[in-house]
Amino acid sequence: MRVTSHPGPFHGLLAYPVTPLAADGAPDLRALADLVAGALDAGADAVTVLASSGAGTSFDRSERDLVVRAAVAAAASAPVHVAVSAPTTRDVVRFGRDAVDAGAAGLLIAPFAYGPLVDDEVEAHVRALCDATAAPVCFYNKPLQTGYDLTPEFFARLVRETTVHAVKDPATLPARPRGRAAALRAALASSDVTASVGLSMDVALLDDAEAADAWHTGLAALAPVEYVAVRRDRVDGTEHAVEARRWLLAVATALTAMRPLGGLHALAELLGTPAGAPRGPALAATRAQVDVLRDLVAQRPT
Ligand SMILES: N[C@@H](CC=O)C(=O)O
Repeated sequence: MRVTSHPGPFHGLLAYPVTPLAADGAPDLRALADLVAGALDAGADAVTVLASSGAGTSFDRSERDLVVRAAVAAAASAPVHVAVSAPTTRDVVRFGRDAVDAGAAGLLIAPFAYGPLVDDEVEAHVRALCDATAAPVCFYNKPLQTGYDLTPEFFARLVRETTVHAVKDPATLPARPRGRAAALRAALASSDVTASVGLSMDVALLDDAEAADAWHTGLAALAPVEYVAVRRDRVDGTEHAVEARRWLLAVATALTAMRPLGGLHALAELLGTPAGAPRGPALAATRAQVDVLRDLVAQRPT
């Protein structure tokens, strides 16, 4: 039986599957469905497709629609979130409407363009998405990749004035190793609004990241049983999943030395899901990297 513990959208353990590719380069919808069902059956609270682990920006509109519909069907009634990031507001709005028509329970947006955006551009972009559907929206803050960094005050304003219900933020950055979740919560409290404060970055989550309403993770979609156990320990203050945490941490650490998509696709294959190589320009894992992952998979706790 699937157990969900989230009090609202974007809470709990949120798994981000890769989008497996078939030999002809098209999305392998059966393999994707297996990942989605596997994560939810293990106890993940929701899945998010077409984000960075799912290589969302590499698929055209019709491919995106197939991916979302396959994920929604595999999820049964569990929530499927869809990342709709694109470099134009027109496409973000189209992708958002398409996703909601296909059954998405929530939308994620990482505002980006060729060059870093400013607050006014981000605000118009996010508002356009929020106005286009009734689905709750999660702001995906990716400062290292997009050059735009969400301030806690601006986040609180978006929560107050739009359908933004959540943020996904890196658990740690060189410029702010800790304290981000607390800063976001403080800004929400001073605006008298609430939202899910979620963190990403597997190594930090599995080590000593601050408490967060949600963990957003690609690795959880590939090793959901272990990740669910570790998240449960963190929420309950227990230590039942010591071996699982140690193993996941070793895998997550190894992945940081690889190209992100190539590492996840290789790991998916080694764990039994045919994923193919990611679409270029993303590089596949090298043979030596696959060997590292194979050794780690062999050490998976039973
Ligand atoms: N980076 C991942 C999820 C975890 O952060 C993604 O966007 O798919």
